Amino acid sequence: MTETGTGNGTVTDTVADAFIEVDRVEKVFDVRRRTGFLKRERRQVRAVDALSFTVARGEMVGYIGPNGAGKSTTIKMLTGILTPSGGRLRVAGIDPARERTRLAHRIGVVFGQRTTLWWDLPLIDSYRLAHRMYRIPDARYRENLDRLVELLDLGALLDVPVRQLSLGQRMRGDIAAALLHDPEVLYLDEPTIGLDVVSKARVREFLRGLRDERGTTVLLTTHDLQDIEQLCSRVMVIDHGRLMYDGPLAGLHEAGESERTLVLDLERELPPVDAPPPARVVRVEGPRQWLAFPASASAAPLVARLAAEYPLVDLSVREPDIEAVIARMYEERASA
Ligand SMILES: Nc1ncnc2c1ncn2[C@@H]1O[C@H](COP(=O)(O)OP(=O)(O)OP(=O)(O)O)[C@@H](O)[C@H]1O
Repeated sequence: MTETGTGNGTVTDTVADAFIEVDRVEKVFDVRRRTGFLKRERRQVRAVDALSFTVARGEMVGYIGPNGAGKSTTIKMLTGILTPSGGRLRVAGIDPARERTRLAHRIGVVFGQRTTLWWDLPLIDSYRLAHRMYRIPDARYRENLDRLVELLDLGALLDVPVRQLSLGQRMRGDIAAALLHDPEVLYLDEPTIGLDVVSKARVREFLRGLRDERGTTVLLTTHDLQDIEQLCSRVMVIDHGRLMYDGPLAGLHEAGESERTLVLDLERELPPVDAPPPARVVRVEGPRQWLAFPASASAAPLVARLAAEYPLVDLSVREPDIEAVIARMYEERASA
């Protein structure tokens, strides 16, 4: 998976291409909890447990898992904010915890739920600050700023204080801030959370361009499986700090036998539609019907058949949520 065809494809090439290397990494937090007057209990939380993976240069990988699975802890270790309790970690050959500042020049980070922008200042001021902080050469700064402003449509927003931006505008602003210094790696933590459909599409389109045109290595954490579907050919699932799955999204759906939902709005109330198995009607409410079908299958033939036989007014396809996919994966394993 990490071989991208440099040289003659020897083992050495493969390792050199592993831009992010995580080898049996652990993170244990010491937690102290008050259990009574003057009484405290010490407990250890193993947030990341014997975690190993590599990401090749230019790969865009989805990193998913339920709440508390260890995703943020991993990203914090990859940026050098947290030091691992054990194991080995390298990003671009750098040990993040030891050389955090040197690494900072090569990585960009976007946290969907928090902004790195200056709240009360116009957007452009945060960029000017990044220009100085990262010591970006003037010509490169101008060139990158112009390109990002155009691609992310920020022109009209540069003089607006960040607190006045909508969530989608702020997110685009944050993405630009993370990319001004041309990082080779970008960590994105929930970049589409809370965004409307149009803003989501815009952010995804931009990220696709980043992957295709600039070859930036991206680790993407998200609860939205459509982010993964549209951007990543590979997905890693973490739970309880351990890697549960590493492969294509379709494989994850197969492993979890997950299902998508087709929501049909019919012209009028009708008995449950006759869907070709394994698709089946799971709910009927007035003229609206919900059908479940395997997530690894295309919706197109099912939609075409139903559209030919029934008076459809509207339809939409809903992705399974990550928690459900992972829960099914566990059930499968337990019963195997
Ligand atoms: N600083 C800390 N001190 C103690 N425990 C922590 C700390 N940071 C994280 N944890 C614990 O480690 C585990 C993993 O947390 P982490 O934030 O990495 O999960 P996550 O997958 O990013 O979750 P979410 O999707 O909710 O952001 C959780 O049990 C969490 O409570």
